[in-house]
Amino acid sequence: KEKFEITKEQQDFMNVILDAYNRHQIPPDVAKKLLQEQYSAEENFLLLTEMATSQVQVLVEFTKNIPGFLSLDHEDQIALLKGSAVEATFLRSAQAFSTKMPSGHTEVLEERIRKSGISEEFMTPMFNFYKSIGELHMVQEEQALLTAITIMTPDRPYVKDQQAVERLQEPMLDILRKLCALHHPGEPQYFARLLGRLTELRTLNHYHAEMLTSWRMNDYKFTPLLCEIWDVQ
Ligand SMILES: O=C(NC1CCCCC1)[C@H](C1CCCCC1)n1c(-c2ccc(-c3nnn[nH]3)cc2)nc2ccccc21
Repeated sequence: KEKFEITKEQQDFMNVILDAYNRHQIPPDVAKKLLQEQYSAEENFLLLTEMATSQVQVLVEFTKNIPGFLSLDHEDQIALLKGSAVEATFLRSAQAFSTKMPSGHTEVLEERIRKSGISEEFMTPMFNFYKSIGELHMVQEEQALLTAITIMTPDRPYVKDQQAVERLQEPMLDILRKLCALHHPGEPQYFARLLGRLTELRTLNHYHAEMLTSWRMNDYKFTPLLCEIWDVQ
């Protein structure tokens, strides 16, 4: 078999992931809301916590559709969701930022985010990531697979059976490698660049706790689900 040829079972696997990814999309677009007007830090933080809460719920539903996930040890299932939730939020935010918009809208969106209440020091790493994701012009299959691969990362904290997670992540990496060759024939390095984004995503993970508490405002309100997932309050 040609090493780049996608087999029938890989195509079926990809369809399951893509169908789940499309079925579990975020409710109404946050970017549109932000383009309408500049909100206060408190309103923006509320918007973020609402969006992030619904995104976690969407993420759980999507993850349950990844073949093999539900047969993992239950505590490991939780560890994988907890370990990837923040990265999934930034990946989804990057995709929201990179969505094709009428000219000038992306600049307005960037301005709104810069003035949203997040402290300056996190703007550079965050926008560097958003722009590096945007430059990749990922097709939907790649976005769906990259999200599934991020969730199925064996070395998350508290994962007991890392081999079992590796066995689920490897087939997805193989499909992604073939998809990259298929959709980006002129860029042999494309697959490597895509995986490089996952490393950049982990660094945003490290910033996240500080980022959260750096919002210029006084009383922080989180939903119970975010307290669980973000280890806050
Ligand atoms: O709502 C959002 N993102 C949702 C997108 C869909 C999945 C769930 C998260 C936030 C906006 C909230 C309101 C103020 C402006 C930013 N957002 C962010 C963003 C900003 C700061 C943190 C953060 N994390 N910890 N402290 N701050 C996370 C995400 N990046 C975005 C890029 C494009 C569009 C929206 C974007």
